[in-house]
This record gives sequence, C-alpha cells and structure tokens, in this order.
Amino acid sequence: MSQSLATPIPVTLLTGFLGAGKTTLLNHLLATAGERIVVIENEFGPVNIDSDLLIRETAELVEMTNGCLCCTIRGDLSRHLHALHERKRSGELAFERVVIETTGLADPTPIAQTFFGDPKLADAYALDAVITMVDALHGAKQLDEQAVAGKQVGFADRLLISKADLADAEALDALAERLASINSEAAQYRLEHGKIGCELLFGVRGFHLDEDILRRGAAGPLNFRPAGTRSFGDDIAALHLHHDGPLDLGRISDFMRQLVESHGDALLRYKGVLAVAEEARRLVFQGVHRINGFDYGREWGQGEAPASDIVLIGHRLPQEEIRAGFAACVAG
Ligand SMILES: Nc1nc2c(ncn2[C@@H]2O[C@H](COP(=O)(O)OP(=O)(O)OP(=O)(O)O)[C@@H](O)[C@H]2O)c(=O)[nH]1
Repeated sequence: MSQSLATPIPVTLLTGFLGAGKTTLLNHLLATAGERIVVIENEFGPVNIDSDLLIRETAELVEMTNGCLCCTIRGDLSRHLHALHERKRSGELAFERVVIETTGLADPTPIAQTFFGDPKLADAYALDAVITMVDALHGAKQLDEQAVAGKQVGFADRLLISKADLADAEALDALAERLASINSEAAQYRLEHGKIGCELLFGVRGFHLDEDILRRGAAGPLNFRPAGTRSFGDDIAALHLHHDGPLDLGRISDFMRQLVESHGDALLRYKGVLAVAEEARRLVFQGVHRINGFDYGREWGQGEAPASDIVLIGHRLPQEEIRAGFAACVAG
C-alpha cells in the first residue's frame, strides 16, 4: 500500500512496564501487519538487547540506547523522525507506519508531545495511538509501587493485558476494573503471547478531533471493560462529567480555561463532546496537559438528544470542585 507524502505517517507509541510483553507484541504485529513498519526501539542502557529479539527482516529498526526517550534522548527521537521522513520523501525507504517501543520506565507524555511541539514533525507524522501493555501477573503491584506505570495506563488509547494465560479469571477481572477506573476511555483487550489483530491497534485516530472522540474503542472491541464505580485509590483516575442538555458557551469556555490553567500539569488527557446553547453543531475538544484543540463537529441530528460529556484523566484531580464548576456551566 503506497502512501502519499501529503498524508501524515501514522505513529503508534507502544508502552508498558518492564517485562510487560511489548517486544512479544511487536513481533506479532510485524509478522501479521499488512504494512511496512519502521520500529524505533529504545532501551535503557548501552546495549539494545531487545533488537536481537525482533524479527529484523520485516522492518527497518532504529535503535536508541543510553538514555530514556522521555528524558535524555528526546532530541534524538526528533532527529530520527526527521531523518526517516526525509528517507521516505526521497524514495530511499518505503514504509507506512512508525512504531515506537519505549523503555518500561518511560513516561509516554513527553514522547507524545514531541509530535505536537515541532510543526514540521506535526505535518509529517500523526500520532495514532498510545498502546499500553499491563502484565496480568505483576501489573497491580507495579501500579501500587511505580508512579510511571499509572501514567502509562492513564495516557493510553488501548490497554492490553498481557500474559492472560498466567492469571485466573478473577485476577484478570479485578485488574481490568482497576485499569478502567484509571482510564475509562481506553478499550481493553486480553492477550496471550502478544496475539491480537492489527486492526484493533492501528488506525485508532486517538488524537484526532471529531465527534467520535469519546469511547473510540467502544465499537465492538473484544473484552471491553466499561468503568465501574469502585475507587482503587490510584493517584491517577478518570473523571466523567455529564449533562443531559446544552451548556452556556461562555461559561464552559471559562471553566475549561481555568481547569487547564490550574490543573494542566495534572491532566494527562482530556476529551469532550459538548452541546452548546443556540448552536446546532457539537463542540469537540481534546488535550494533553496544556496543549489542546477545539472544533465544531457534526450537527445534532433529529432524534438525537443534545448532551454534554467530558472525560478527564488526571493525577489527584479535585473531583468535587471540578464537578461543581461543570454544573455551573449549564445553560439557562
Ligand atoms: N506466558 C506468557 N509469557 C509471555 C507473554 N507475553 C510475553 N511473555 C514473556 O514475558 C517475557 C517478557 O516479554 P517481553 O516481550 O520481552 O517484554 P517487554 O515488555 O518487551 O520487556 P522489557 O523490554 O524488558 O521491558 C518474555 O519471556 C516473554 O516470552 C504471554 O502472553 N504469556
């Protein structure tokens, strides 16, 4: 499948704690994907052991060592991405997708921000999805002990529970419920030895601004787990704001501005589809920390009751205060 250069190259960011099964999944994707993939692989340490485990023939492999993508070598990532784009443009290297496999210790946020901060990269590439793997056996303990594991879950568009063959159904259900309390937006799948259809992970459009922005994963995925009401005491949690009817545009704009001003550092991701008084179209938005975008989407159709929904995924958000602020935005 050839791709015009005017079309941004989709990028999949694969994250997950140490040993969660990222390389196993990557091998499966490389063996089954019907497109040419460049893998950017980052290991912490001078020798990139994982690259030996990848099936090399199916992909170009860019190795980055001696530092973590999210901190010390982020500039290298930009350089590699620019260079790859140039090689594609010149016809030297043909590929349709980039997959970045991070170290288990990486915070995905700054890596994702690379694609929004540099206008040339933003034109050349489109971040398609953040896919986070969580180990069925060790995931809960890692969430208890490692703050970055919570960030990886909170930032995800897809949550893959790996090693489902090693855990019993009760443990899998408990982990799934906890993951949904941290991130109610990401569709969940349970995997054995990295086996999953590429179509469930590629073409997610997780950072795309349109009216389907909420629950993108909800259209028929396997093992999807809706958010429960139980709290697991995690520092990162999802907060869903809902109103059956229109909001006042001025008040909701002020509310969102203040929310980002006061809590931008704590907000990992946020998305919304809003009904606004005296406006036929949906107002849609999404953001990552302080970077966000708003746009008008499709009109509310006949028989559709305009309603407003916002999902905030953040670190220790003052939930009651935010709920009260949102309630004050109701029109009328
Ligand atoms: N039983 C079982 N083992 C698995 C599964 N997925 C991965 N493994 C094993 O778990 C170990 C770690 O898997 P990797 O794919 O290397 O994990 P990783 O996330 O790339 O690891 P790091 O790069 O060290 O963070 C390997 O021994 C895999 O064979 C699974 O679904 N079931």
